Amino acid sequence: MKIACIQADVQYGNPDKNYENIENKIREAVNEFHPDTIILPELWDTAYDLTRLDEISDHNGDRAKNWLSKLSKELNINIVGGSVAFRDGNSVFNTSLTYNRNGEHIGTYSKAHLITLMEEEKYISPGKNSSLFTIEGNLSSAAICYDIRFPEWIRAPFVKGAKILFVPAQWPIQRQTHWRSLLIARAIENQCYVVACNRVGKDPNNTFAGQSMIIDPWGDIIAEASTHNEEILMADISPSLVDEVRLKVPVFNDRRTDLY
Ligand SMILES: O=C(O)CCC(=O)C(=O)O
Repeated sequence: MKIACIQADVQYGNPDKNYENIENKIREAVNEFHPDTIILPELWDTAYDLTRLDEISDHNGDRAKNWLSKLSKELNINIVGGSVAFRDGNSVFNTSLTYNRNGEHIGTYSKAHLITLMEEEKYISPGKNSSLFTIEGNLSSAAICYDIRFPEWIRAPFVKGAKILFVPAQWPIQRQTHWRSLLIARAIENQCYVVACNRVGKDPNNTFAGQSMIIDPWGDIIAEASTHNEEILMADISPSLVDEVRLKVPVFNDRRTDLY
């Protein structure tokens, strides 16, 4: 499966501009690289303009849903839609929506761990369910940015057989070494592919780290983007390698489920 990460800058609080930019980048990726699956960054519609979410969040995610469905069908690709500011009644969630090549909605995940360091919990409500969906026959899961610091949360879908972890993010540059190490650790311990798509650029509070990565189930980085530039990061992944690694080092069989 050919995967493309759209490492992009995101305009602060400007969904119209972001829809236009991201759609152009998706079309460019498809024309140039013919990927099977595309992943976008976290909150690519609004960025972290949290104080204006009343005004700019997406009611029932309708705008994102219609756009993702139409685009994935027209371009014949799967899209892990990063995440958007999804309004449900009086609450806003940081939600990832995934669509398949037929334009069908196949996965929803709302960020469970909100980053108090960036006051996310004051404006966004936490999700309660981990995610498990199937892309091109491969059981997959999504986690959003700060979630990767919580290995016990990431683990749950992998115990159920997931093979790929998709991670949309807006990870700041001052903790870039954590980004890299945490993603590699999640790949090694879950013996899975990790496909992590970060943004670049700045907002009023942060500069972001880029360095989107695709890591194989052995923990080797097979593709890595730069820190500052917009980029389409590509890699060809073969989920059968997950089975090989799990056979070689049978971590899942050796878990002490009697103890924890
Ligand atoms: O955990 C971190 O250091 C960064 C996480 C983050 O920026 C986020 O969840 O948006």
